[in-house]
Amino acid sequence: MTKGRKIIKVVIIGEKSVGKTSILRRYVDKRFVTLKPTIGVDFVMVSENMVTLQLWDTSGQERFRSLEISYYRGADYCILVFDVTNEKTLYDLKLWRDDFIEKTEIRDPILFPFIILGNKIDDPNRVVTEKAAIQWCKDNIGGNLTYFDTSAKDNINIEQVFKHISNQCENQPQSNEIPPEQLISLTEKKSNQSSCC
Ligand SMILES: Nc1nc2c(ncn2[C@@H]2O[C@H](COP(=O)(O)OP(=O)(O)OP(=O)(O)O)[C@@H](O)[C@H]2O)c(=O)[nH]1
Repeated sequence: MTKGRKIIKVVIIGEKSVGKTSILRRYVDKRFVTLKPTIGVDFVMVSENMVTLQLWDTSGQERFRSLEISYYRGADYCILVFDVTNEKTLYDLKLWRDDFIEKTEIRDPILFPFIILGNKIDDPNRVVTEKAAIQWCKDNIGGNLTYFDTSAKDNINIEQVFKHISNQCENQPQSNEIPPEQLISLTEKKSNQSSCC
């Protein structure tokens, strides 16, 4: 029975090797495997209650950047991933976000839901703390953001990211309501706030 089921397009972007494909594979296949770099674009469909998530994975490598317009088009959510062991991958998120907004021609970027993932928190070489990442995102990205620390390797917060998206989409009927500006981390999060669909 598919009546009432919403299909939500989610794109996952960020620098190469930050763990985008590993996060998706962890969520979809429930395992962590060694992966080859993504070639171009790939997508999977996953059902979460009354929502079907269409998850689009892309390569962080420069030579595939021209594919992005069709990949981004019609996105309901954008997941921006960085690697907590590599500060530059956090700073590059601003470029990824600006590029996404430009290519999708989003009318009001402040309202568009971005989810930031600080991945590889299992790695002892972590250099970006959760607090620092949230502050940097507040100062440099702003708008409708949610932050999660994640590890695809140790399966930390991966399921929660996608549950967060599907819960928001289930709980909110399609509307033009203006959501409150926000930036919340998983640990700070107290209730469903955010916008979508
Ligand atoms: N320690 C640790 N390593 C990870 C984690 N997630 C991914 N990796 C490793 O990081 C490397 C890159 O992972 P990918 O998932 O291929 O990264 P990607 O962002 O999809 O890379 P591109 O396809 O090149 O854009 C691999 O060696 C993974 O095993 C994690 O949570 N912890």
